[in-house]
Amino acid sequence: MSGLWRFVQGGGRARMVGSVLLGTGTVLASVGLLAASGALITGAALQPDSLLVLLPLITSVRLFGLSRAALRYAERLVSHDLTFRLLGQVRSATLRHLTQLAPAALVGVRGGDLLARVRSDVDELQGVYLRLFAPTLVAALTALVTLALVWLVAPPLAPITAGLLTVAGVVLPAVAVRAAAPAGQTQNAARAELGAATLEALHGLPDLLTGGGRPAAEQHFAGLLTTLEKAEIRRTQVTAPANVVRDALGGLGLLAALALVGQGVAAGRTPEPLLAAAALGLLASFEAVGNLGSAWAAHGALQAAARRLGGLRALSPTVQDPQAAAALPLDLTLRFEGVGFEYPGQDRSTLRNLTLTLRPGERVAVVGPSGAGKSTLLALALRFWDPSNGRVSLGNVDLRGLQLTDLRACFAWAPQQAEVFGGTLRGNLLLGDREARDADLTALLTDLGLGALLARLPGGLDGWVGEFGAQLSAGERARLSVGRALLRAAPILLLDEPTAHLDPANARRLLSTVEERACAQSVLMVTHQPELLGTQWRVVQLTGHLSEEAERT
Ligand SMILES: Nc1ncnc2c1ncn2[C@@H]1O[C@H](COP(=O)(O)OP(=O)(O)OP(=O)(O)O)[C@@H](O)[C@H]1O
Repeated sequence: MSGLWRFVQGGGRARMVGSVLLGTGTVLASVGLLAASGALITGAALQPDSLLVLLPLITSVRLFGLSRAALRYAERLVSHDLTFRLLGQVRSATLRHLTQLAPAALVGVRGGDLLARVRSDVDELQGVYLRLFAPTLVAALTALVTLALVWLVAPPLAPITAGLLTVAGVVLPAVAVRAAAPAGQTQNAARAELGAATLEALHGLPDLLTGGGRPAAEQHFAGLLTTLEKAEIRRTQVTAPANVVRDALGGLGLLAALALVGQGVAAGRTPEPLLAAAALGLLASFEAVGNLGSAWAAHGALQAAARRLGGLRALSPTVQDPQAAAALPLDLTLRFEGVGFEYPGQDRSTLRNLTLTLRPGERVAVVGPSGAGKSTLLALALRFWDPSNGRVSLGNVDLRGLQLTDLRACFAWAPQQAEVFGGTLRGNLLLGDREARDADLTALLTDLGLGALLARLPGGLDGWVGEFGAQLSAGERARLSVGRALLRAAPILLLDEPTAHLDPANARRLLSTVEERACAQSVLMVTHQPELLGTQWRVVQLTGHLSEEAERT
């Protein structure tokens, strides 16, 4: 409960009070409308000619009818405004946190699961106020006003009403929470797994269709859908009886009112129109309180969503901004000094006592066996991780002392898995430089050997490259990623195996484009093809733990 309450804080106390008062006003207007209508019908039947009796009742019916609509409208405005504010706050806080976690702290989180947390769990939580807290607060206020009115009109009816309202407003929700919690949690978990499995299946669809994985995947999906269906049925099995009990309690209230107020009418102590007014008014007030049963049946699913989002919030970034950041130095020499590093949970070092210097304007190629830690080296430069020993510095300032945005502005990076976004060629390139003109983009693509792609793609620069660049070859994706990094024109260029998917001619062409276009930049490149490099490159061998100048082959 307290876990959910924090999701409604921050929406503004005035808005919350306003929405609860307006909601209570709406319910009381409904109660008043039904009570006045009952009284009017009775009055009209018993004293059809008495304007003194009928006129105030007719006015009341009109007043309650009109005010109910106006109050409902105002309540919806305020409560939805509050809900969307809360939703916006939760969503932006989650996305802000994700940005701090990416990429290193998110390595162990499944993409689809992440998507489910950001989308469905956050969406689910918009119901915390609207479906849970607002109806509960409105029901509590309505119950108090109902009890006060009942006590005024027919005191003997008050304890019975209090008992019935307690069952409807306390016992019924408590039972619904217990009964529906497992179904809600299962539903939430199955929905998240379905999201994750769908995304992964879409990614690996060709593999699933051609390899033997299809039957297992289909079975997994069928199992998830059955679980979801069963959970939905179980939740309905709770909400349906809760609604029946709500109606039965309302009916009991009505009967009690007829019996007890009826005694007063029979004894001549109570005016006749009050009998129908009390009975119908009581029935209407149960509408608000009785709905809490089905409202609280959603508690389990809401709590599961809150827990999953809390789990994401509990992840800590691998690196933080310093308390007091140093100014970015003018000298941008990148140094690895006695650097050791092991990934969390691993007992072996990926890098040990690594020393390497990249001076401004220098070109350094890092070579070494697969798994030697070459990409890790670039990740340390970008400060996705901090070294376990030694230090990485820019111009003698430890990277840990620099603001992350300042530090990362010094680098342009083309990762090993070229990131190509579902969009156009232009859109992908402009991520490197928003101001770049079409002529520059065309020249760059031509230099990178992508002129044929530009000509082939319908729309040229406006050509759609497919989801994650699916319409491009691996070599084209790699060159597009390098092109974007070149456009960024940051002082230090980090390239991770940019030629891995290229034939020797295209690989040489890419390297000479890098050499020409990045003539004023330092370049640190990971490669398995040192034989393609010209004499301006210094080649460093990463042999497991130690770096050394490599013999040029
Ligand atoms: N996020 C991670 N968590 C745990 N271990 C990791 C992580 N990333 C990489 N590793 C491990 O660290 C080691 C070095 O990985 P890295 O990607 O730096 O190697 P590499 O030299 O670039 O290899 P390749 O030439 O195959 O690309 C590998 O054994 C890898 O399994």
